[in-house]
Formats: sequence, C-alpha cells, structure tokens
Amino acid sequence: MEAVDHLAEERNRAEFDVEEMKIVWAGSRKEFEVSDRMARLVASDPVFRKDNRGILGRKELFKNTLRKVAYAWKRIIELRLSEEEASKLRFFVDEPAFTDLHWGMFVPAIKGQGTDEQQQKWLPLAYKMQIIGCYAQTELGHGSNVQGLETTATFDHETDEFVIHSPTLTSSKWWPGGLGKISTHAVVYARLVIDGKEHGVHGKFYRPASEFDDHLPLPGITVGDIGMKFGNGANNTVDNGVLRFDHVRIPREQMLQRVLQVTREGKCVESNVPRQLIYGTMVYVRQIIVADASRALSRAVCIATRYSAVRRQFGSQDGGVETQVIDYKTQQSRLFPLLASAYAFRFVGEWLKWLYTDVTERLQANDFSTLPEVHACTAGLKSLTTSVTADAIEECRKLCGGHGYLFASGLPELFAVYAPAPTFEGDNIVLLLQVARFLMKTVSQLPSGKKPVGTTAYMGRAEHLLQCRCNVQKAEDWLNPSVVLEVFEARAARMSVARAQNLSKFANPEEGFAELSPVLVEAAVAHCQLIVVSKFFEKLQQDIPGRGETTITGSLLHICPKHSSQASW
Ligand SMILES: Cc1cc2nc3c(=O)[nH]c(=O)nc-3n(C[C@H](O)[C@H](O)[C@H](O)COP(=O)(O)OP(=O)(O)OC[C@H]3O[C@@H](n4cnc5c(N)ncnc54)[C@H](O)[C@@H]3O)c2cc1C
Repeated sequence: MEAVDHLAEERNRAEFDVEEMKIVWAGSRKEFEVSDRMARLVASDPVFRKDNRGILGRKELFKNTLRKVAYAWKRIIELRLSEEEASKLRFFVDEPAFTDLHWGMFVPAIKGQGTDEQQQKWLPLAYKMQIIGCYAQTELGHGSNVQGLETTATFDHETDEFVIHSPTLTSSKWWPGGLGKISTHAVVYARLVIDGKEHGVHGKFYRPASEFDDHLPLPGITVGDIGMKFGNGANNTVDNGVLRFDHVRIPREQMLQRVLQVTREGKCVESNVPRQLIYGTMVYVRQIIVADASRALSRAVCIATRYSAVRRQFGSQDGGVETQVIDYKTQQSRLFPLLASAYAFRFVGEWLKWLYTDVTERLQANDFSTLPEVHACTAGLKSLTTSVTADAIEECRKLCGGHGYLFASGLPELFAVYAPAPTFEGDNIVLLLQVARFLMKTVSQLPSGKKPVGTTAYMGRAEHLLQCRCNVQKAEDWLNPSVVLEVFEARAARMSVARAQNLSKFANPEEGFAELSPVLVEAAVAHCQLIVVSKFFEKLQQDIPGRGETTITGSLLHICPKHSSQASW
C-alpha cells in the first residue's frame, strides 16, 4: 500500500514562515538555538530514553531517575553548559526529579529568605549539589492554610538552639518532593515559639540526613517516602516524603533570618530588609509555572494536531480516501482554542518574566506600590493557566480517540505529571479567592478616585465599560483585536462591579464573601482571562518578524474561547 505523508501535506500548506514562528515561540533566535541544540543532545543519548518509564517498577523507576539526573549533571559539567543550557537540558530530559525541588524551591528559598552570610554559606554547596535540598512546608493536616501548620521551633535560651518538634500526627511534613530519600537538607516551616509566646510561621534550614557518610536520618528524625502516586511513571520518579521531628535541635543561626531575626537573648527583631521582598521569589516561581503550562499544553496540542491530520474517519465515496478528522468542524472547535491558548500562555509567560525584573527593581528601590496588584496577577495567572492546561491535556487525549489512551501516545503520562499543578504552589481556588478579594477592594476604592494600576488599569474606565455597547455587526468585525479586548474588559469590569454591589448588601462582609465565593471566583477568572488576552494583543502589536506571523497569531486570538467555565476558559 502506498504511504502518504499527511503531515508533509499539511506543513506545505502553512501560510506563515515556520522557521520564523519557531523563533517567536522560543522568544529569540538565541533561545531557539539553545533549545534546539539541547533537544538534539538529549534525543541522541540512549541514557535519556524514556519509552520504558511506564513499565518499570517503582524502585527501578526511581533508581533510573537517579542515574539520569547524575548523568545529566556529569554532561552539564563535561560540556561546560551555561545555566540557560543546563536548564533546557533538564527540560528535555523530561523526567520529574528531586532536582526540580532543589533548583526550583530550595535554592530560591535560601536566596529569598537567607541573610547574606547564610547565602554565602549554603548556596555554593547547593550550586555544586554537595548538599541537596527540599522545601518542607505542607503537613498532613494543612496545605493551603499555612498559618495552621503545627510543627514547632521553640527557642532554648540555655543552648542557643531551636528545638524542632512534631507535636501531633497531623503536624508530620507530608508531600515535599525530594524529601523521602534523597535530600540531605530541607527548608522546614515551623511555628516560632519563644518563652511560650508564638511568633508566626517561619523557615528553618534543617539537615534531615547526614549527607557525607551513610545518608541515614539523624537522631530524632523519622523520614520516608509517602508511596505511589497517580499514573504510571509520571511523578513516581520523585520521592515525595513524610518527615517527623522528635525534639530535634538546630543552632539558632539555622533559622532563615533575612526578614526576622532571633537574637542570642531570644528577642525577635525585624531586620531592615522589607518583608515584601519575599514576594520577589513568589513572582519568580509563578512565572516558571506559567511558562511550564504553555510548554505542557503545546506538547499535548502538538500530539493531538498531528494525530488529527493523519487520522481519517468516514466520508469516503466509492472506496476513495476518508476525511481527515482535522477537517471536522467539531474537531477544530475543540482543538484550535487549545492551540491558541498554548500561544497565549507562552506570551503571558514572557510578559511575567518582564514583570519579575520590574518587581525586583522596584523592591530594591523600596517601591512597594505595585505589590498587591502583582500578587493578584501572578496568583490568578498561575491558577488560570494550570487549570486550563490540566483540562486541555485530557481534552487532547479524547481528540486522539482510543489511541490517546495508550501510554505510547504520550498523553496519559503528560496528564499524570501535570495533574497536580492546579494544587501545588497554591491551590487554584484559594488563589482565585485572593484575586477576588483584591478585585473587590479595587472596586470599593474607585469612588475615592484612587487610580487602579497595571493589570487593573481598565477598572479606571469602569464608567464607560459598564454602559458601552459592542459595535460588532458581522463575524469579520471580531478580527479587530481592540474590539475583542474591550469585550473582555467590559465583561471583567461588569462582573467585578456586580459582585461588589452584591457584597455591599451583607452586614458582615466576611459572611458575604463566603456566601458569594462561587461567583467571586468567576469574576477573578474573567479578570485573569483579560490579562492573558491583553498580553496576547500587546505581542501582536510588536513587530513579529517573518511572513504571516501577525496574521496567524491574530487569528489565534480570535479563537481564544470567550466564555468563563474553568474547563475551557
Ligand atoms: C505532586 C505534589 C507535589 C508537592 N510538592 C510539595 C513540596 O515540595 N513541598 C511542600 O511543602 N508541599 C508540596 N505539595 C503539597 C501542596 O503544596 C499542597 O497539596 C497544596 O498546598 C494544597 O494543600 P492540601 O493538599 O492540604 O489541600 P487542601 O488545602 O486541603 O484543599 C482541599 C480542597 O479544599 C479547598 N479549599 C481549601 N481551602 C479553601 C478555602 N479557604 N476556600 C475554599 N476552598 C478551599 C481546595 O480548593 C481543595 O479543593 C505537593 C503536592 C503535590 C500533589
């Protein structure tokens, strides 16, 4: 039977310059070249094979990950890869590992919360991986409610130490990646207690295992792996762990003291470093999560699009060829918005990179004016992009029919790896409620003449947005991006203002907030969708080089879904 390369046929029909589009996606020619080089390096090395992940037993799977991580590290040193190249190489190795937490949470926590001396002491060891760290915040009893954590760090005046203790079963640290087997160190969050008085939850730097000899837990420590997780392969490559303390002592200097210090006399002293600086780390981590969302979504969409071009069902006349499923309008209406979302998330992720630099500069200059808005914006974007991506990967699986259910399609494992993203680093609903609180406050301040800033600037035009009418007469009118933008603005403003009016009818605002929370979450989603669309629009206005990119990204904008369900934003 004669083979037909359906993908080649489809590719030849592209109305834009594919090579240039690759650069638009990568961010710059240099980033594209680094990415391309690292992808080839990984693909050509048999040590990095990943086709057997789903059939390995847990122990073998875990050992396999350790081998890969060690080998990747060896290659990074041998090839003298830059930080950018090393991070791309790890991305293409494409296997969740303890290193994700070491580089993604442990190192940023020391950088963000450690004093200069603490950073000088621990960061060089962490950079060389002579110590391996994890981020131990969540407990069995509390995840989202950090103030509910029960682990205690009690100051002992006599010995100048903190005594770390897990007073209840529910105070056991539970979930931290890399904790179960591998980490030699952890940043542990605990309630600070001095002379019987509580001083809130803070980070301590702790060493759960003796790293230089037998790697067994230190006295007073119970530590282990929490067991199998969702899916084959997937996050089972990571040793998410449980950790309990029985009056374990650490020197006072091991509290991360950039913002709050405890003196030899046991006094709590706020340092002259503003507490708000910690937000810089948070923006950094969330920017990475949004970038990861666009990458995970693009992988799923790529598989589903190629499948749809190759797969044929029905429509044959007299034994002729059947119809490519990509030509069915129903397939297009499910697939193309996801493709558009992948680009939209890519561009908003790029913008978040800029925002991180902007926030860092402002914080260094003691300018905290944009922080509430930045906090709401990054919390909302983390929530929106991860929820949409998790649901979209599952939709892509269905778009590939029965074949999507096969491990070999790549989609089941991609979904299993991605599924916890809406939960970790802030549960998505809890984050949206924070966004809603910020929006309600912004609306309540409008009559005072306080100008909303940044991503809420549109609220300053609330009067117009509440009464304007859409001028669209025919379908083509939707091809005008400013029309689309105003529709999103009007929708977000109207939802926020209506919720704020309803909220004001409650005598007790907290009760009102709890009662209206389902619809407040919808207003928060609408606001976040507007941010994504507006950043997409800004990207279109930039001079994207090459033939047809502006057209293609322009048409993608118009197939971004415009309704507000969580599943398909
Ligand atoms: C794969 C994975 C890796 C992880 N890695 C780490 C790690 O490295 N370090 C670490 O410290 N932790 C880690 N975690 C834990 C993670 O941060 C928590 O699971 C997360 O914070 C959510 O907390 P929870 O599990 O207690 O859920 P809960 O907070 O109990 O949420 C349960 C449900 O209650 C809802 N809910 C909670 N509060 C409210 C509210 N106020 N209003 C309305 N609804 C609410 C939520 O929306 C959710 O639907 C990891 C988790 C996973 C799954």
